Amino acid sequence: MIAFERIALIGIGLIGSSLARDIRAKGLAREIIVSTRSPETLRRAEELGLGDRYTASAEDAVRGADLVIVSVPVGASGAVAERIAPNLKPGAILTDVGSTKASVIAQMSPFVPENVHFIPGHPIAGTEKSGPDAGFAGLFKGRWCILTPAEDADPVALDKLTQFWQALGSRVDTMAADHHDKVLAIVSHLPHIIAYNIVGTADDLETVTESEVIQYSASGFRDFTRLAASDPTMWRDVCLHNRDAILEMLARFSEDLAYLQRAIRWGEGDKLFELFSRTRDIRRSIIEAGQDVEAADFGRHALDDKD
Ligand SMILES: NC(=O)C1=CN([C@@H]2O[C@H](COP(=O)(O)OP(=O)(O)OC[C@H]3O[C@@H](n4cnc5c(N)ncnc54)[C@H](O)[C@@H]3O)[C@@H](O)[C@H]2O)C=CC1
Ligand SMILES: O=C(O)C(=O)Cc1ccc(O)cc1
Repeated sequence: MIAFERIALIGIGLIGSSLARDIRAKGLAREIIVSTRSPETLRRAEELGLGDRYTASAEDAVRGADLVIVSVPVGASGAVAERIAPNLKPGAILTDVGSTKASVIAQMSPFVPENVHFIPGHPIAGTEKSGPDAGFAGLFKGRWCILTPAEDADPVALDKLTQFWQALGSRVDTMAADHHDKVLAIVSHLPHIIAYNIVGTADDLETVTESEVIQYSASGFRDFTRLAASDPTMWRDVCLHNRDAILEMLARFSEDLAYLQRAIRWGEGDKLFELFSRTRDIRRSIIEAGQDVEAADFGRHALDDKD
């Protein structure tokens, strides 16, 4: 099914290259144009055969494209929009995949011509890896993609973009950008910040050697190290560009941590037990809702063992 004649991918890291692989595998475009800033990444994308044409010039890449997908760190969205805006085709759909939405909209919107349909997006799918080698076909299958269109967005363009993500196997939801940023602050941004923090704390401990951290990190800590291995540029940008929602959630988190700290100090086992039971139920409902494919398998075994 050819959905678009020409798709331009600006940024060809984990997300851009996964899109390229899926678009190719599913035949969603007659032509894929790949553009990225760094010459080495562009060369690697070509070696991997991710597109039909390659250019270091984002402004050249978008010429004549019916769909333009910007997959760069959120802090670079405005600069990319400024460069590509003059060459966007009238009637084209412009979208992105950034982990924060209000800031991306604020950065890109001023440059988007009136005759281009700008519909921001965010696939809730990824890994801790980055770069074109890290991407893979099927990344978006069974995952949510959140679109945050303006209230007056063109329904036909919105429908076309929805169908595009559905063709990649995603479930699509739409919501206001501010709401997206609050939800993602708690379910994605805070977990990464907590992971960066705990791994940093372990690294700073004078009484625990680095080799002990490596040797004994078989369980809980290991899960945090995966998240804490995520791309520093990407996560610096997420923190700086979803500042208010993250700070609000961090304040709530700190209050709840103080409650936990107090319960431990005063030996209030009932409070600890109540919280740990409530959180276990949340994990079970996530698995039952089929939200976590790999963890669901693992979780089912883990729960079977216990029950
Ligand atoms: N990594 C993940 O799991 C997920 C990431 N995202 C979002 O997708 C976007 C891309 O992330 P990844 O593909 O993981 O990153 P990546 O680091 O794998 O790739 C980033 C791409 O952007 C290009 N780039 C970097 N700085 C640039 C700049 N200043 N100007 C122009 N191009 C630049 C790089 O050359 C590369 O092609 C980010 O906005 C991120 O928030 C969304 C969902 C999941
Ligand atoms: O690797 C993980 O566990 C992730 O959480 C991936 C991820 C990172 C950023 C996003 O905006 C969406 C998904």
